[in-house]
Amino acid sequence: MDKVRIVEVGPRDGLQNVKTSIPTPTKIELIKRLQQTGLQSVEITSVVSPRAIPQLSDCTTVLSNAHIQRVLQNGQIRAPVLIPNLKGLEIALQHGVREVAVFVSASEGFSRANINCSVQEGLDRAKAVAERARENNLAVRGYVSCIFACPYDGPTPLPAVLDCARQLLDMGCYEISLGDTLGVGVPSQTEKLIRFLVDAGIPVEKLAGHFHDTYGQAVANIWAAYRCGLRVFDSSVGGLGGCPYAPGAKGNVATEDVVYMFEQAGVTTGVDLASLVGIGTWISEQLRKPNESRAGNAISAKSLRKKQLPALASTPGQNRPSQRLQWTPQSAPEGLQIVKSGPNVKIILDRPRNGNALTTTMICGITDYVEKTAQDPSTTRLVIASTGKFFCTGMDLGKGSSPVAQGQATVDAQFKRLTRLFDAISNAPQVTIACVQGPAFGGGVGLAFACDIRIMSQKASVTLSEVKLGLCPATISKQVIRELGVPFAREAMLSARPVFPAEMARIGAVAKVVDESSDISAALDDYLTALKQCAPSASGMVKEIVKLGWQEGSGGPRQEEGIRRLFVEMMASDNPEAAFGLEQFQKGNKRVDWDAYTLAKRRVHAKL
Ligand SMILES: CC(C)(COP(=O)([O-])OP(=O)([O-])OC[C@H]1O[C@@H](n2cnc3c(N)ncnc32)[C@H](O)[C@@H]1OP(=O)([O-])[O-])[C@@H](O)C(=O)NCCC(=O)NCCSC(=O)C[C@@](C)(O)CC(=O)[O-]
Repeated sequence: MDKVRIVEVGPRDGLQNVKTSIPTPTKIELIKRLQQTGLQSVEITSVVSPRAIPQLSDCTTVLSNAHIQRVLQNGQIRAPVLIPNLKGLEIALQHGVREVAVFVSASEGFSRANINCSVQEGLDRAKAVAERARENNLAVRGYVSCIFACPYDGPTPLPAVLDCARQLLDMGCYEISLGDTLGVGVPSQTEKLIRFLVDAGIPVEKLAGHFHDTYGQAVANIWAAYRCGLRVFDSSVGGLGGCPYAPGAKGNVATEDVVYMFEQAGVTTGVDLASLVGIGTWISEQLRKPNESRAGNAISAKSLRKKQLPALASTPGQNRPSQRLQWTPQSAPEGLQIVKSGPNVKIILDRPRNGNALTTTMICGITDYVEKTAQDPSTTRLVIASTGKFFCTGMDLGKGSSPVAQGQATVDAQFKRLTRLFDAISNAPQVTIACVQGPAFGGGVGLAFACDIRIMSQKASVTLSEVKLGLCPATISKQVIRELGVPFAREAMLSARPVFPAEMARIGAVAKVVDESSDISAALDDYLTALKQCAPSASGMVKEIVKLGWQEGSGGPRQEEGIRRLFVEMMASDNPEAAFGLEQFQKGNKRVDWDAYTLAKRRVHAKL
């Protein structure tokens, strides 16, 4: 399948043209959210004079922020910073920036208005920045603005664009972004310009498209450019942007519109459109401006209408139940709370002051409960949830309480305890669900991955942080590798980087990602309510059949034998679930409430 790369320019090109003042935390939050959507490139800011662009006067505060520093250091996404001169480059270097963008205009009038110099002087400045950046092993991207027309000089001659593109490539830019700054171009011009550049020797794979949407032509221009061979496009969430020196110019094409168009055409963007639409709505609200994304507005309106409809048959967790589940407290061993709702049990880690780090008592408490419940047919689902900011920060590392470096007997005991814990959850006959409301580390990730299913808040992340502590994710490795797959797990373990829900969603390691503004407990209730339609022993068989798949390998004799055994068991005349399920089907009931069935059976047992 063909794919394109999208360069999100909202935090820089978008915000620099917004009239309202934008608090720095909003900018950082915007970058954080965008980085979790699967975008591979997010332009962070521009190191410019505060007099020239007051909206980006906090650029060094943004770059110094701990989260942005992590983004810059871990190199998971490209995070370019726009640099006008050598002074800006020095600041970028001090902040650990790994990629810069330089810019020139193809027209004299715009160059003078924008950067107060001629086109050639602008190219010379860009060259000085690019050369110094290359000396420091930074990647350099180049922008050419006013590719079709200039507000001062009128139409831009094609050779002027070619000259800029050539010089930018010669100075070491790995890619040239062609900018229709005024948003006046139409697809026929786009095709003509690209053909001209390619015929003149500019490699098409070095070109990117940067289209503004003043005349509503941006998406059409992108499609035309795609048909000519371009595979990289700049865009801005919610269509943020404009240009102070190009009166009337609208913002960049909205990222949501570009993602929608490509994904509908079967071209992969790698971006989670639903998350992006949420960000477009959120940032437009923050800036008190209309959301300029047509696709974003349409998708938001549609999901709003859906929410207002009564609940229909659904995939788990998609509909609001008319009522939240009623959870009744059962017990509260140290550091835990255990609550029950029908056949569902929730084990809540409740040591929020220490990030729910797992003490010996907590490990034993969870293990004992899960092992005991394995024998209880009236409990069909087990949830692991948490209170507080963190889901679970892993093994207790506290002074005096940590089992690390405490002698052989302590090590052996801790090994047994942790192995028993993760095995007990993995082998539970019940459907197990981790409800991950916040970041998880080390053994906390083990808890989440020992479960069959994960529901995660967008605020959550999983970090296999052990190597940073001089440890390794030993006892949790079985579950982590099973759920993430070898290459992904290896990289996550070796980098100790946070893995965010969007990335997990892409590899199918999370069932549902809950928006930060939504209540994850309500989403869990929805999910459990939808699971009512799945028979409990049949779900247990599903778990066994999947286990045979990953444990015994595909097609081996033990897998074959296991499948046969389960088939015979399921088809047997004494399988009460199959008998009941078929009877209900033949009566026309296609929405069997298996929770009611389980609870009725429990009542019968209690009477006997
Ligand atoms: C979570 C952040 C980022 C918050 O970072 P922060 O927001 O800066 O907050 P903080 O560091 O001040 O933490 C808040 C409180 O939680 C405590 N805390 C937090 N974590 C733990 C912990 N594990 N054990 C004991 N206490 C912990 C921490 O000590 C503090 O308590 P206070 O000082 O206020 O009383 C930071 O605290 C941190 O990096 N914690 C360590 C997380 C980590 O790396 N966990 C992995 C543990 S090793 C492990 O699990 C091994 C295992 C099981 O996987 C091996 C195997 O597989 O066999």
